[in-house]
Amino acid sequence: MSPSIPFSNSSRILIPGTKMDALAQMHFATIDYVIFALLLASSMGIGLYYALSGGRQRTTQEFLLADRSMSCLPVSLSLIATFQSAVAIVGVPAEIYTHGTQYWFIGCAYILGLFIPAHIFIPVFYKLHLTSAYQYLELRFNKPVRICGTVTFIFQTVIYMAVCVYTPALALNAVTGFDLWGAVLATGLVCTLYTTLGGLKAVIWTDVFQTIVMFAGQLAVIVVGVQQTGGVAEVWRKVSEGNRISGIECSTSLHVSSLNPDPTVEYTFWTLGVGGVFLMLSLYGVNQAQVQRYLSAKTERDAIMSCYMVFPSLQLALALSCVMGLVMFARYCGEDHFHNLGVLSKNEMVLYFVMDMLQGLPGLSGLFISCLFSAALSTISSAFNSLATVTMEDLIKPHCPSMTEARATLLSKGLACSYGLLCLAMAYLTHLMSDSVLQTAFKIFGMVGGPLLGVFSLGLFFPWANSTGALVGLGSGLAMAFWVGIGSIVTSTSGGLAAVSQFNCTAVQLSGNITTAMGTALISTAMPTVTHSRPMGLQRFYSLSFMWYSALNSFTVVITGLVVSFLTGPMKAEEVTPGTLYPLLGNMLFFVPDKLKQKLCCVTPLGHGPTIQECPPAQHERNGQAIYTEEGLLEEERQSFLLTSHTPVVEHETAL
Ligand SMILES: CC(C)(CO)[C@@H](O)C(=O)NCCC(=O)O
Ligand code: NA
Repeated sequence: MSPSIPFSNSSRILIPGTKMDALAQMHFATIDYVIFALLLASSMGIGLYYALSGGRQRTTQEFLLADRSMSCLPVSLSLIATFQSAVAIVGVPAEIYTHGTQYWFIGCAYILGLFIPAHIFIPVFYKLHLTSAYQYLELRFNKPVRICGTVTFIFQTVIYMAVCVYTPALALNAVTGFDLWGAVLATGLVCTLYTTLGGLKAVIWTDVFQTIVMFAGQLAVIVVGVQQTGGVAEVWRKVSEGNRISGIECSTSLHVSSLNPDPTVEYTFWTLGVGGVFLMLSLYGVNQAQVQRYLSAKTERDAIMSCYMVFPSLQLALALSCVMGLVMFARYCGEDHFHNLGVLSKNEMVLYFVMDMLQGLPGLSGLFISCLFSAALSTISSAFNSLATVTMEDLIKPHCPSMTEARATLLSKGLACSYGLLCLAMAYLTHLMSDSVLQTAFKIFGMVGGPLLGVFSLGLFFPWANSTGALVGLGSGLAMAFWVGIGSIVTSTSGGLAAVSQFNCTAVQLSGNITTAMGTALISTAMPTVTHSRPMGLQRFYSLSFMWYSALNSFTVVITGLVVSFLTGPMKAEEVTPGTLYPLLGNMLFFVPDKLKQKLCCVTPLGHGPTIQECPPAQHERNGQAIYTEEGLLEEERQSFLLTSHTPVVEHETAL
């Protein structure tokens, strides 16, 4: 690796006579390599530290759950790091550049998307003292449901990881010409090493460090970008002239309005703000990587607090990405443009922008590359550790109950390591894909994470659901996901409306010094979508916005699950394991008289001690140990119950 390899890559679209050519001369200076090497070395250092300190990773409790001793600040930074990878850093600004700021509406989904996990999922999981989220499925349903859940999660995580490893490697290759597969290998190996050595403690503390580097890198690019574009006022003038600030009022026609109710439009308030809630729930509510972090918190309060604290950092991350997209727009889509980022793939835009901005500023390109790698490493390490956890807890331990702790820990390390190697192989698949990496990630979350969210919701909220219902439900949710997902790829309608707002920028471009050939090419790609007629029938179904995938697939699971449960005999009250239900229906029917409510939804496990259900006065007599009120257990009763009982308790007071 020589300190200054000229940027070269044959697969890149270079536009002759434009600034893109100049970018091709970009060099990565020694200082940039030093910064990048420091990032990798510090991450390794943290891994080594936790391998050699504390309990030295000799138990699975330490390796997989950080001894359940973490406080809320590191846990919350680690939570945001898990699903904020290089994919978001290069993907979100490109969406803002092409669609305008309406992407910001996803920030609205963060509110319910974090509040619901904090008050519904975390209390239930924490009180059950789980290690793997899929243990819940066995407690609530049976072992086959647990295994199907685990396998689905493994599938989701392995393909997501591939996208995460590949994205920053592509970036490094673009900036320095550093071999793509060399970078993939380096990321995978460093990450595998510190994850295998230091366990969850190392994963969480490297996440903290890497999150800070991630914010620093983005901030640096924005500051330099704003300065070079002529200051904040100038950037603002250009983006508002380019109609990139989409408010509800800004839109002239419903077709491009951010309130357009059409579910096939990629980004509207509804797809992002409402569909996004389900995406967030599948990630922050039931995804093993996150559940494991909640469980590693020392108290339930710390777990809930850490979930709340994700909100400001996630908003900051979103704001930084939005601003970066706007600065990109101001620079390349204003009247004095030199070239059009629109001809690049969405994955490449940010990289060209950064290379252009940071030219002649040694150190900053190193910082930005470190930012991308930080984001990626923190995601991949969480994935390795959570994969090792579920494979160990859900697939291996139940079959080898007599395994010693030392063997189990060694095996977990072996698993973390093998998943690392598997992900390198999977990265190759991403290489073959041409879609925007951000959309790919969202599709994975929706297609595989959505059905998982459905199974957990079915179990938590519906006492009648039985294990047959859960299995058939999960199966049909996945079938629905792949039907729509593959349908959208085959008919490739998803994203068809993207060019509508990009057309603004393209139109400006055409009046500039762009070659006629390219202008024609742009018109021919932009025009058909503008006059695009609404897809009909199945075609319309396939063009559903990928932001709705989580909602669609989780509802499919819940509805099929309930229908099948009622057909095969709904679960009896006494059969449901205490502590695995959340009285959502009872809370929602607060206006219904108790008698009726009992008829409607009180198939609840009353004989099993205080698993708090919304159930009615009848229980006062049935269970002498505890007194139920509309608000749940009386406080004294609760205290005395907690002292005497070993069954987990779901508190009514955590209701929405
Ligand atoms: C998942 C959200 C919306 C919230 O964490 C965001 O971080 C994101 O857009 N992630 C994209 C996937 C990724 O960065 O890998
Ligand atoms: Na990350």
